[in-house]
Amino acid sequence: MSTVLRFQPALGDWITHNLDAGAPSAGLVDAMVGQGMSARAAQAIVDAFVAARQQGTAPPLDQVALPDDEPARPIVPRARLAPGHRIAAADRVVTVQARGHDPVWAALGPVLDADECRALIDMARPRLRPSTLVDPASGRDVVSRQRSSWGMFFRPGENALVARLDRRLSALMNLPLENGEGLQLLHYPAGAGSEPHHDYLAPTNAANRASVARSGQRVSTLVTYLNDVPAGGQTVFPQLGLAFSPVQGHACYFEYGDGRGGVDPRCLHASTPVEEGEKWVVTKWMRERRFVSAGEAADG
Ligand SMILES: O=C(O)CCC(=O)C(=O)O
Ligand SMILES: [Fe+2]
Repeated sequence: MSTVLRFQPALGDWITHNLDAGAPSAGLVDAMVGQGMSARAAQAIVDAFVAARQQGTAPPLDQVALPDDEPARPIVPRARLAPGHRIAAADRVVTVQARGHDPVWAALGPVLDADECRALIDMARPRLRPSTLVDPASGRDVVSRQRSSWGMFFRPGENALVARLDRRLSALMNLPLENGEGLQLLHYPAGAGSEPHHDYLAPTNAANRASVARSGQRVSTLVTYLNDVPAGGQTVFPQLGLAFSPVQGHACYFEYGDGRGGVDPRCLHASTPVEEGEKWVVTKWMRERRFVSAGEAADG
């Protein structure tokens, strides 16, 4: 049994507009509840719009079916990543090739096209520096002995391509655009890799503690491969028995933060050494709240 739940077409336009802009569905439900709608009705309407996007069908015009007997689905599902085989991510539909639930991970089909991959590499090349790590004791940046790669950061939205990708990846990762750190680009020459590490910030030094105080903990990561690596260069998760192959435009996604400062150490990962060719990746890290860089905080 289900009852028909009617809504104003203008509400549908508002939902479509916000989903296009990369707003997370949970935020839309919250806003509708804030306007006085029941959580169950708001969730059912937003779910119908999200499902239509994933299935490539037209969204409902002014009504959805509200099941009578079943309890409403939880407002915030455990995985941030949307369900289904195909995820609408702003200007692109991304295919889920494989996924796991505990912890949440996914192998995602083309996230970037070949032109976007090449453009990112070209923009990054003159700005690459030896990768640094925050020294756990001093909190200072030190050239890594662990990670024999080269890296650079784009500022959030620093040009049209980066802004478009920031929006796409925020929609895909289902968190607000402002929670995203600037894209990090890494280049691994032949023989380079990275040692097992966690992406969340350990509170072992003042810089990490200050960063977490400003923006909350990191909660999820998307590593997108910018080129095909003929051999080696996989992203491996030793505790999960997982290895992602670097294929141009495809991505490795994983979640480890509960949104309240808690983190899941099982998401330990590494890059195996590049055996043939070279490896280029771009990484998006998401925070619990709006990302405020140390520089922005210092500028007041
Ligand atoms: O290069 C990879 O495969 C992993 C990159 C990574 O772990 C990171 O950027 O934190
Ligand atoms: Fe990492």
